[in-house]
Amino acid sequence: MSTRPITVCGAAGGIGQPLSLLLKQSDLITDLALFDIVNAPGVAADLSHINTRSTVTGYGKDEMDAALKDAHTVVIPAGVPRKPGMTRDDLFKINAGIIRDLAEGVARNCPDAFVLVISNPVNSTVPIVSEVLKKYNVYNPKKVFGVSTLDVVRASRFISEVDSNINPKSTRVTVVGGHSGVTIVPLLSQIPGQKFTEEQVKALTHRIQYGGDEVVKAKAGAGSATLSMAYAGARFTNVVLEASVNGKTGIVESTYVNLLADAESTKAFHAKTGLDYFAQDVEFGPEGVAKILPLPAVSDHEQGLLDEAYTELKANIEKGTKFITEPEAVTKPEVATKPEVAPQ
Ligand SMILES: NC(=O)C1=CN([C@@H]2O[C@H](COP(=O)(O)OP(=O)(O)OC[C@H]3O[C@@H](n4cnc5c(N)ncnc54)[C@H](O)[C@@H]3O)[C@@H](O)[C@H]2O)C=CC1
Ligand SMILES: O=C([O-])CC(=O)C(=O)O
Repeated sequence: MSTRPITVCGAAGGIGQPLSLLLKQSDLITDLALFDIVNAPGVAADLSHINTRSTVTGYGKDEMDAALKDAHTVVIPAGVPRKPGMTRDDLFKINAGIIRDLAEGVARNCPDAFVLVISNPVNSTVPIVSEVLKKYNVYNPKKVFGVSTLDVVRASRFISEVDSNINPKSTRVTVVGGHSGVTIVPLLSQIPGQKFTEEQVKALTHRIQYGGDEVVKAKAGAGSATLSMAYAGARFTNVVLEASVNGKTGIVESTYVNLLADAESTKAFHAKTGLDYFAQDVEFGPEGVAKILPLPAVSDHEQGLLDEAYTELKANIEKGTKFITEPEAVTKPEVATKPEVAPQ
């Protein structure tokens, strides 16, 4: 039986700990490597007593290479979270460098791994990972993902609060665009049989777009979503593993990817929008992205949201890309983005 080592980077953090706990439940994982610059050995010792199949090992701050060696999948919730009043883009200053260094570790130690990026701002951190892997000539766009699953999870839950006939567990909402404010575009028109009023659609869309702010505000300076994110991160990791290890076909989940992962299907969209990355429903296969599903016919309201998302996304993508390709350009504050914090 081949081994399926999974490495969690940032494993001792608010997301990292519950995510590692949930991953410890998986029978598809043989080795769980927990890397963090603080406390990883303690978290690993604790989780290692749980009676499931995987072994758990902790790696400290000077042990990134050992933690990543030959990983099958790398999940990255490393970096700082928001405080009230901050945008996800405000995290770029600190998190961009953390993600670059981790991506270099991936390139050196597990160039063939699936890379699942949770750290914000996802719209920019995914291009950073891609550009680093390109530099090392090991980039496979089918295997690098921005984890936008929390938007999907929130959408399912929030719609069930408006219509009690909806089962939030079995009703999946397609959420496209990116993972911040106006770039999060839930396609509520695609939910079979939905009968939301125009007002409900507007309110639900706003809540899904700014769900992260709800948690940041409620935690009042103690961070952002961790437990719901761990749930979403484990759900997405399981999708990747079910398809790549178990050979399960036909699994569809929304995720933020480079459109080159399925250049043929996305050619027209890329030509129209000029975007290189976009969150969209993806069908998974043994090598990661099997197919990027086409954008469905959307409502006029959704088209308006998409048009707004494209502009913002383009700036976020450019900022992440240039951080690697033209680092001196990104240190200047010229790449302006709209304030993401929900209007009060
Ligand atoms: N994609 C999404 O939907 C979501 C993303 N996030 C993002 O996830 C990230 C982590 O959030 P939390 O877990 O709440 O933060 P946290 O501060 O609780 O944990 C982050 C962990 O990363 C570690 N870390 C920092 N630099 C590192 C490095 N170079 N290598 C390895 N580990 C390192 C820290 O020691 C800490 O344990 C944030 O950027 C946050 O914005 C949060 C919620 C949802
Ligand atoms: O809001 C944040 O900063 C964390 C996040 O990405 C989310 O909860 O969706």
